[in-house]
Amino acid sequence: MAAYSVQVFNAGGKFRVVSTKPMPGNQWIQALVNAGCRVEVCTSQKTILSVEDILSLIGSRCDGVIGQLTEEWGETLFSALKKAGGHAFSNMAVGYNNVDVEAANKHGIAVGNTPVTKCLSHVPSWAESFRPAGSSISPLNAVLHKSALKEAESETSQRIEMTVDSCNLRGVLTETTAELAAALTLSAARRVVEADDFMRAGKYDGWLPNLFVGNLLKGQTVGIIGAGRIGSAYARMMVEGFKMNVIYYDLYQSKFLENFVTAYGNFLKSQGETPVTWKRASSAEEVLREADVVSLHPVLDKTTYHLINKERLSMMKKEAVLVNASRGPVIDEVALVEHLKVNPMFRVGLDVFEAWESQCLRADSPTLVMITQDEPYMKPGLGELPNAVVVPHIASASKWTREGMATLAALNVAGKLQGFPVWHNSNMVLPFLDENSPAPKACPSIVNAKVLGLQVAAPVSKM
Ligand SMILES: NC(=O)c1ccc[n+]([C@@H]2O[C@H](COP(=O)([O-])OP(=O)(O)OC[C@H]3O[C@@H](n4cnc5c(N)ncnc54)[C@H](O)[C@@H]3O)[C@@H](O)[C@H]2O)c1
Ligand SMILES: O=C(O)[C@H](O)CO
Repeated sequence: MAAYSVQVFNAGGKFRVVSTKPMPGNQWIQALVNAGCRVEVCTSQKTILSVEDILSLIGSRCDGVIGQLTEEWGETLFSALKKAGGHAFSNMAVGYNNVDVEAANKHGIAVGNTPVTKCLSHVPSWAESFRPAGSSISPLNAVLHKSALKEAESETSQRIEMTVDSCNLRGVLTETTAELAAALTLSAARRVVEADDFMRAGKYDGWLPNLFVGNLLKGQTVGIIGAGRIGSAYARMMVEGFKMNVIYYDLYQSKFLENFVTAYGNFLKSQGETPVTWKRASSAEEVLREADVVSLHPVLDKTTYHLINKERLSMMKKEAVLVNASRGPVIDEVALVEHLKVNPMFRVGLDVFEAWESQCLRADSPTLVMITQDEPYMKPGLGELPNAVVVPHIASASKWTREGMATLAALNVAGKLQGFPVWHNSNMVLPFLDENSPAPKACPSIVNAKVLGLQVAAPVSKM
């Protein structure tokens, strides 16, 4: 096993915590140091660490690890962590398809993730007109049905796509990822990258009526598959920004999204403009047939693996735009390359890429196990196609989000090591990111808390 160089913080700390990568900001290191941890950050230049590399980092004594979505966190690593005395792990990602949670359960190791949400800091001016006369209720809440707020807060709702408290819309969603999906949508629809290449190649010799003609978004239909936190945020951006109509498919109803579009449609109507509309589709196929733009935001599991395949691509409009900022294997990339070749007016924007090797599907698990070596590879031909915009998995790459993810991952591990309970709502994690006041004494987001029987913290903002 290779021995790697590590940077050590708080050498005398009582718990040994390893981070497999340096992460942005300092708040996360401080959080671990404050919790009495000795922090060892792997400084290897190797981008993706193998299981053997990580075994070497865990060594014979390790209390907790912060890992990355590129790593295979399965039986081998969890049993090694357990053997080394560890009981806390956190992915620095909201998606955890690279983690075999059942293996972690078996070894009693808590698995954290980082659903970073950002407070909506402004009320859109259009919402002001909906504030009931004499009421102090926030205008946004006034336009959203109370039932939607209740649903979002409900314990029984397994998929809470917004974070609210009883009187304020607490800001929602994973805006950073949704913004990149919107950027990919625009880049693909308006051929921004092709046009940029053309300029840089010195090919522009004057305006022409047919030069890089693309698609207008306004008034078109945007389709969302997976209308959770990110899917709903993206939908709102496309509705408010481009007056697009929404069709969505999710296993669950998104009342919040529906009410938002209805309210915005009413506002447009009151201004004499054409209202936007929404529709909940009964299948992914319905979305694919009807939408001009389709953006994929589901989790990756057995139900979404190769959700977009040859057959479903053929159902889409010939000039549609397809965006994927979820996980690569949601699309059969070989089928996509063929489709792009045959349909030059069909465009894609991709932040994530499919596995180079075949996936390991475990029959008895609801999750895919070991989806890690999917990037940096692209399927043959994809990189040469002008109708594909490709970026290297940067959807969450804003400073605020990446620093927040690092802090949440650290607090998941630090909280577990200190014996703290888990936070009552993993969608409301902003109190953990406030640099000016101490973080709540809880683990922000532990995905296997229930199975491990971990105690849940009371729903107060500071403890
Ligand atoms: N590209 C990036 O950098 C990046 C960043 C963040 C998240 N992600 C990916 O995006 C995913 C979604 O993140 P989120 O925070 O919005 O999660 P979320 O849990 O809030 O939303 C996922 C939604 O997918 C829905 N879903 C599950 N199975 C489905 C199916 N078969 N068909 C349709 N919908 C289905 C769920 O009901 C849920 O509403 C993550 O799991 C992660 O893989 C990628
Ligand atoms: O799942 C996540 O959080 C992302 O893919 C990281 O950007």
